[in-house]
Amino acid sequence: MFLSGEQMISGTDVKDFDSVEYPIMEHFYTIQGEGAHSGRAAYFIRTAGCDVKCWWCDVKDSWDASKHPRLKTGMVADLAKASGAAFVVVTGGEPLLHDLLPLTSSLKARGLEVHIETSGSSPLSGQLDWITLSPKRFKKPVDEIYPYVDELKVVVLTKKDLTWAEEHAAKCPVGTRLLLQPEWDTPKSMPLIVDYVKANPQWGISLQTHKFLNVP
Ligand SMILES: C[S@@+](CC[C@H](N)C(=O)[O-])C[C@H]1O[C@@H](n2cnc3c(N)ncnc32)[C@H](O)[C@@H]1O
Ligand SMILES: Nc1nc2[nH]cc(C(=O)O)c2c(=O)[nH]1
Ligand code: SF4
Ligand SMILES: [Mg+2]
Repeated sequence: MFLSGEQMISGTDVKDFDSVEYPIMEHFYTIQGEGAHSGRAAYFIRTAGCDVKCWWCDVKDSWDASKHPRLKTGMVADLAKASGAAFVVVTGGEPLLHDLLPLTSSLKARGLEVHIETSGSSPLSGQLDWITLSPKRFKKPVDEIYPYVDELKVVVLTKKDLTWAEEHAAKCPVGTRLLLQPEWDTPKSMPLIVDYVKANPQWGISLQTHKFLNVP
């Protein structure tokens, strides 16, 4: 759980937050496909813009913020609430490129739980109930994020990613959910992960189940 500053939020602030705009590639109601909350219904908000640029990223269309419309927080938060979802996942792109206080506060004001998917490469902001850190060697996480991590989800292509995963696990709080996720187009990563988890049972496996379910 993370809260920007020592934020005291009044009714007036919430109205102001609702009119703040973000570049948003898409927002949709689906099933959380990855991680500890996999299988639960969730409303996804995908902000646009990413300066990390992993070569294997499965959502490269999100990188250029100028290609996507700027949407008002209040409108998106109303749709998230109306969907009936118990929680919202803020993802991207890299969502922490933006100050997430207005967006997350608008969601919290509607009684929604807020999760984030992030590489941690820019400073934390917003009101966040669940933080999934997926560190990338292309732009490393900022040090300040580690105490707030709930779930560490490392994408694995080769053996060296397992060493990278352990280096990050050592920086996260005791009790952090530790997950290895195969890179979707690298079938060789699967036996590697299976063997590693059997030998190191503090780790678990996260599969991109939405791709098997054929939902967004
Ligand atoms: C598209 S990213 C957006 C959020 C943020 N930029 C990040 O990287 O965490 C969402 C999640 O998908 C993972 N991901 C992206 N491309 C993938 C791929 N080809 N195979 C497996 N996981 C992938 C990321 O590591 C991250 O956990
Ligand atoms: N269904 C579904 N689950 C997801 N979990 C993390 C995703 C992401 O792109 O951040 C994602 C996504 O794109 N779709
Ligand atoms: S940080 Fe996330 S959105 Fe950006 S390129 Fe990497 S996986 Fe894609
Ligand atoms: Mg995705």
